[in-house]
Amino acid sequence: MLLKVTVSQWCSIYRVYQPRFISATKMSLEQAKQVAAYRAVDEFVTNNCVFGVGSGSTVIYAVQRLAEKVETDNLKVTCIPTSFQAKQLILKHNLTLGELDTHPVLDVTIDGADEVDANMTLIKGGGGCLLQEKIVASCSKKLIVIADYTKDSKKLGDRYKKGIPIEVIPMAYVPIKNKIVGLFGGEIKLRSAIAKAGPVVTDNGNFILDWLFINQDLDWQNVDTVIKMIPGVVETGLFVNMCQKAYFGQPEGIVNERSVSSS
Ligand SMILES: O=C(CO)[C@H](O)[C@H](O)COP(=O)(O)O
Repeated sequence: MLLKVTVSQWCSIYRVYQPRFISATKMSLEQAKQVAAYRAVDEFVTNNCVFGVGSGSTVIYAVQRLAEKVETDNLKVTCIPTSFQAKQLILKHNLTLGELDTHPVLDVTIDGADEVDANMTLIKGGGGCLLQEKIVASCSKKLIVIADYTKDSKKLGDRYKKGIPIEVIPMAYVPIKNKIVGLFGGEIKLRSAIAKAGPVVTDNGNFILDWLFINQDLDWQNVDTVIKMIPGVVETGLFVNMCQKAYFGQPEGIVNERSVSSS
């Protein structure tokens, strides 16, 4: 028997099932973040370690796991935040808060990323915390990335379509924008705030430019160096040769690992 479904019936089916599909997808994305975060914390947190706490939604799971381990295994861990959000997470979980003044060398930092390419070059700063994240990562013996499967790519720009974040001094954002486009092409947008009129202002009082690059085959180390030479640029969200290992949570709950040597 041929089942005839009219357009309006299809619309009704779509209306009923589409939200369920979206919520299942969201669920598996959150699960993917959680399994990656738990795995990394279990592997890298040790007693008496100095631990860098990254920023973003995946890091929330890492801090939850860290708090559990500190409690159950009676560990002493000093946490160095990479943002206002990270500091609040540390305090909320009653973890020991440290700072770079007293702990200038960290054993490990666990952080999220917006994209990780085949060479383990990262785009970071989707959440606007790239400056402190890069400072803390640069003081860490190891930078470990935790991410869901959507961040795993071959070339930068394959997966993350919002561009490379660049933190800049507000008075210089227009000339910086013109110089970067003149040097490397593409398009640059001043990041706008969502719950405030005007631009996003970072934890450090700066603006964020999102550079929508076109050429995916640039030498990212060179790009990073050249952009940072422009007066008024504070930091870029390109993390080149900084990350040793990445954990990508998969929708079915397993974790894929990639390290510098295996990439
Ligand atoms: O760089 C970051 C914030 O500046 C985050 O680590 C990055 O945006 C990933 O965040 P999420 O875990 O929410 O996907």
